[in-house]
Amino acid sequence: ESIGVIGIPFSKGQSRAGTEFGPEVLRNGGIVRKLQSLGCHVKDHGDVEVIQVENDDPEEKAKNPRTVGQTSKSIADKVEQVLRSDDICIALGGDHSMAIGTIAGNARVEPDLVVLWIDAHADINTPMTSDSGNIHGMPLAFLVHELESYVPKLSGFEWLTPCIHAKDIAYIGLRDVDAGERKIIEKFGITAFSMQEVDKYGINEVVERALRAVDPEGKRPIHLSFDVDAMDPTLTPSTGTPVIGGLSLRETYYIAEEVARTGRLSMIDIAEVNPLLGDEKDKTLTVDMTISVIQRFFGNRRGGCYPPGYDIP
Ligand SMILES: N[C@@H](CCCCC(O)O)C(=O)O
Ligand SMILES: [Mn+2]
Ligand SMILES: [Mn+2]
Ligand SMILES: [Mn+2]
Repeated sequence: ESIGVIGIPFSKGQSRAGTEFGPEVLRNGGIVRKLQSLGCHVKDHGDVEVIQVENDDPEEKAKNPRTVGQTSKSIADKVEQVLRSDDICIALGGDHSMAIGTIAGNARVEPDLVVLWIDAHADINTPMTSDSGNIHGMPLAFLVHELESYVPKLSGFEWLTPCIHAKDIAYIGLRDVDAGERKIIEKFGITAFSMQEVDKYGINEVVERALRAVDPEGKRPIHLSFDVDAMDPTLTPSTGTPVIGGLSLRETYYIAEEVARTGRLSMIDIAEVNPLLGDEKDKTLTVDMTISVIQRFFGNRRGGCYPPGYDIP
């Protein structure tokens, strides 16, 4: 399959500078070359156009709404364009508000998609349930049909209509969920495996249940939105909202290997890498761990792999 890589150098969904350098450090870490060495056909489509709106005052407590909303439209247009030519898109972020645009864009090409949200956080606050006003804590709220009447139409979001249903989402890795988010998860029956369920059932059972919950017939395209803070902060320290007690490297590899095995991966978001946080060692570790996880989505199984058509001489 062909892979189209885009960069989303964006940070205005939250308040800590640095996620705008995520694409740069992941590219410098060799992500394109490493996927090509797996036998993948990879094209780097460059960065999306980030729109910076002046005097972007908060609306309903949501910060930078016009900048986030208009950039999200730019993201959606770019993702749609890439997915019309490539089989899979990898979006290198950028803060997690990027998912507003990536899911909206993917849904234009794959309307039947399901979303696996790998994150310490639920990222489904409405502007009213959010304590921070940071839109990186709200992306799913703008996308879910069932929340349409609970989410005001913010300036910059005129272009967006909800494109997924609550039953199409499955969370893995939750360990820092706000009250409003927990109520939404229960009210609309969103499939959610927190770290408690990961400990209770084991990652293999969690992944199997998550996939079965959103796609029992095993035929729908998968949009995987990976927030690097899903992993334990000892593995990915350079991120804006770290939470201890996260996924191990092996658990994260397992998720990636199982999603790869479905053969139905449509898009991956890589969110919340912030190279300005922590020291040089932290940054390098975060980039290396993230890239090693990405490779597991593309056939680099721990049991070994070889290029298509390879045989021993
Ligand atoms: N739930 C918090 C933290 C959100 C963290 C966002 C990250 O997961 O993308 C908030 O709404 O501010
Ligand atoms: Mn998170
Ligand atoms: Mn609707
Ligand atoms: Mn997130």
